[in-house]
Amino acid sequence: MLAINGLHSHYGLSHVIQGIDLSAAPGEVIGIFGRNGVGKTTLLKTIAGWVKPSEGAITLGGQSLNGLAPDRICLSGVGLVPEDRRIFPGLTVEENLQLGLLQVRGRAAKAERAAIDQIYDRFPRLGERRRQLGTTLSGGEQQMLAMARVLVGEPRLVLVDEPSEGLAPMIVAEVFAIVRELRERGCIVLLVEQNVHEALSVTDRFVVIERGRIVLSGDAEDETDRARLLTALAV
Ligand SMILES: Nc1ncnc2c1ncn2[C@@H]1O[C@H](COP(=O)(O)OP(=O)(O)OP(=O)(O)O)[C@@H](O)[C@H]1O
Repeated sequence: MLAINGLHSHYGLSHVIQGIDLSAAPGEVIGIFGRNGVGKTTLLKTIAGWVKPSEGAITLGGQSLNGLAPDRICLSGVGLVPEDRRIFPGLTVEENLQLGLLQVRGRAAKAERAAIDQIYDRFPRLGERRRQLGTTLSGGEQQMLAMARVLVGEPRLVLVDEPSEGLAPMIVAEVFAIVRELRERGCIVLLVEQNVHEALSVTDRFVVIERGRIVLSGDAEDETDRARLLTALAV
């Protein structure tokens, strides 16, 4: 269970996250929507520890993540797939995956080789390109690598920031298929996505953020809630 209560965070004097409450059960995918600059990325970064919360509580499975360094949060089973993907330059596909595993060493159940081979079974193109520099992959392949680098550590909570940005529809479908698989495995996924219609097909619930606060929340399956969402976003 993920529980976020009264969360605030700042960049210097700029108060970006202004009191967010959000909870999610294992196997739930929550869509996080809102216009540009409302704080969606900052919310994910605050959960992952990249931005320090200034107030509030974040717990995962009863364990407090508040104020922990990003590496400790990662060890607790939280994986962030950032918008810019952050493929490590100068490292091959396999080395990127090894680093993903290194971040959860001590928690990863499987031996390194088995964990990486399992990723290649799921992402054959990454297997074919294992010795290629990660930064030389296509945009879609880099998105897969960014997701695979998190999945290799078997996270309990995955934070995915605008995964479909700039990708062809076929790759977008693949990204959402991975989100569905995570849900089936009982992973919690927080999905920030501009592509609202596509995202709704994989989300259970959604929230809309405005100026760092949740202004609307609803059930992705509920027609009335969906209509409210589309009106709020004017899409
Ligand atoms: N490193 C930073 N330092 C200072 N201000 C920042 C920083 N990163 C983001 N901001 C500001 O914080 C606010 C929220 O940004 P954030 O990226 O979280 O929004 P977002 O909802 O994810 O938007 P987008 O869809 O454009 O990514 C914006 O006003 C942005 O300019």
